[in-house]
Amino acid sequence: MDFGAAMEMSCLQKRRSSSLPELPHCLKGTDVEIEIGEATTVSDPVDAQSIKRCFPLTCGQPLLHFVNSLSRTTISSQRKEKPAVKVGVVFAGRQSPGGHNVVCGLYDAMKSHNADSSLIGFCGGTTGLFAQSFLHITENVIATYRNQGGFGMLGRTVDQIRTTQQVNAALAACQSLNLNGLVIIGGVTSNTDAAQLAETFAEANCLTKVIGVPVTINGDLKNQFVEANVGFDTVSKVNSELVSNLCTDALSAEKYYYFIRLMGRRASHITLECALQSHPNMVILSEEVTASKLTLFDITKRICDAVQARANQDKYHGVILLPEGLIESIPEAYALLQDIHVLLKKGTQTDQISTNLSPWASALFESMPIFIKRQLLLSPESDESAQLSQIETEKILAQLVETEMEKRTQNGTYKGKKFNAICHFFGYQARGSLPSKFDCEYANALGNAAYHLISAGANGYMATVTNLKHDVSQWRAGGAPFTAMMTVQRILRGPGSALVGKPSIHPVAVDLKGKPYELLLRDSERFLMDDLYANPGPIQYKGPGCDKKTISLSVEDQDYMGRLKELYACLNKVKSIVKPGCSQEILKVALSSMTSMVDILSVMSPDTNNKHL
Ligand SMILES: O=P(O)(O)OC[C@H]1O[C@](O)(CO)[C@@H](O)[C@@H]1O
Repeated sequence: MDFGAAMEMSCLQKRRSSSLPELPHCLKGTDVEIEIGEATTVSDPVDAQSIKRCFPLTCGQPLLHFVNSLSRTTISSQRKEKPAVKVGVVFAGRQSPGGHNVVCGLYDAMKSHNADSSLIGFCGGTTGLFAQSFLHITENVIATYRNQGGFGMLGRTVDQIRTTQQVNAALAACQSLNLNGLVIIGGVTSNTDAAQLAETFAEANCLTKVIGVPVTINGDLKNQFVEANVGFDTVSKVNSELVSNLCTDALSAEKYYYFIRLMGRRASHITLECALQSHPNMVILSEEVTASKLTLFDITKRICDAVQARANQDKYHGVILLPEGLIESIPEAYALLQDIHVLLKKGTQTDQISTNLSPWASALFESMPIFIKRQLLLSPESDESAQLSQIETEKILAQLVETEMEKRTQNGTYKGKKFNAICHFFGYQARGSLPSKFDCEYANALGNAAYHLISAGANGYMATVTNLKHDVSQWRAGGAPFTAMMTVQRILRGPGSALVGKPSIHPVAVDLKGKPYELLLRDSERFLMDDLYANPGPIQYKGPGCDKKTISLSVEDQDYMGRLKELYACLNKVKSIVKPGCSQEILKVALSSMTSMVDILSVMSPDTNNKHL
C-alpha cells in the first residue's frame, strides 16, 4: 500500500486539511514548561507488589503537568529553542477518527521547537515497527491527513507488541534508528504493550522514551487521568445520526423492528451514548446482561414482552440497540465461545468442533443458524477474543424473537400483527468517518503533549489532556505513568486463593451506577412506549452545535476526576508522613487527611471502578 500518499480530496476535506485545530493555552507557543506533580502510588498491596515486580524502573514516577510560562510574570517571554529530536510514531491499535491529528499535533510541536527535528511513521502498524519500514513525515503528508479520517497515512495491521521476539524487534528498530521517542497510538492493549516496552527500553538503557496516546473508538480507556479517548466522540455522533434515521424510518412505515448492533467489544459505551443521543425504544448493554446474568432466553423474553406491550398500543415498529460485545456477556454463549476457542487452539478442524463440544454447548451450537455457526468458528483475534465484529448477534436475537412471537401467536397469548425484523451492523462506516471538531482538537493536543513528554525525557507515560468539558483554551495537559493506570486481575480459585494475572491497563465497563446510565434508566420506560426519537443530525464542524460534546462526557460527575485526584493526594500525604514511632502532631495531620478522604468518598459513587486509591 502507498502509505502517506496524496489523495483526491473533496472540497470539505481540503478546507479541513488547511484548518489548524485550536490548542489549549497551556500548550500554546514555545514557552511550555513542565511541572513535576505528585508521585503516583498503587494502594492495593497485591497490585502494588505485582506492578513493582513487573515494572521496577518505570513504576512510581510522578505526574507531569504542562504550564505555559508566558502566563507567568516572573519568567521571561524569550522564545526557547529545544534540542532537535527524532521521533517514531505507530498506529498500534484499530483505526479511530482523529488518530491522524495525534501525528499532526506531534509534528507541529516538534517542528515549532526545532525545525531540525524529524518524525518518522512506521508503516502498517506494529509490523512496520518490527520490520523498520517507515516513511518520513513531511509537511505535505501532514497537510494531506490533517483533520481526516481513518489511519491511511500509515495504515495498521496487528495490534500487539507482546512476545519477546516482538519486543526485541521494537527495541532493535528504535536503537538502530536512534529514536529519542516512540509514540504508540492505541487503546488498552496497545498502551499496556507500550508500558512493557518502556520498561524493557529502560532496562536496556535505550535512548528511546516510550509515550502512549489514548486513541480508541471504544471509549473504554478511562481512569483518574484519562477522561476520554480519541474517536469516541465522532463514532458516537455518526452512529447516533444513523440510528435516528432508522427511528424516523420505523415511525414512518410502522411495520419494522430494526435491530442495530454497534461496535464496542468489552464495554458498551458507544451503545449507551448513542441511546442517549437518539432515544431508540430499547437498549441492551453487555454490562446489564453480565450484572443480571441474563441468558439468551431472558433477553429474548424481554424483547418479546416489549413488542407485545407496544402491539397493545397498536405499535408494530421499533428500534433496538445492542453492542457487539453482547454475545460474550451472555453466560451460555460465552462458555460456548470459550469451548470453541480451546478446540481451535488444539487444532481441531472446524467440521469436528460440534462433536467435540460438551453436550450442552453442542446443543446451543447446533441450535444456531448455519451462518452464525460459521461466524462463531472464525479464528480468534490477536488478543485471543472471538471476532465479535463478525458475529451477527442482532440476527440471532431477531430470529429468536420472531420464533417466540410466532409461538405466542399460535398459543393465543399474542394477538397482534406479524413481527418483522430488519438487522443492521453499524461498525466500520462510523469508524471511517471524518473526525469531529472535538476529536480533531483533542488528538492534536495529545500529539503536542506527547512531544513535550519526550522532550522532557519522560519514559513510560501516557499523554493526558483533561478538563475536557470546558473550552479548549482551558484544557490541561500533561502525562501520567502507565503503571498508575494498571490493575491486576484476580481469578478466584476456591476460598482464600486467587490466581494473579499480569498487571495491565484494563478496559473500563459502563458504570451501572454512573450518571450516563442513570440518565438512560430514568427515561427508558418512556423511550420504550412513547417513541421519543431524537435526531442529532450530522456532525457539525463550524457554527452552532459544533462544540457539542458527548452526553456521557457532559454528565459524568463534574467533579469526579477532581475528587479522585484529591483523594489520591490525601492518601499519598498520609503514606509519606506516617512512619513507625512518628509524633502525635504527625498523627493529627494524618488523621485530618483521612477525615477529608472519608468526606470525599462519601460523596462519590461507592463503586468507583478504581483500585488505585
Ligand atoms: O478492523 P477489525 O480488525 O475488523 O476490527 C474490528 C474491531 O475493532 C473495533 O472497531 C475497535 O476495537 C472493535 O469494535 C471491533 O470488534
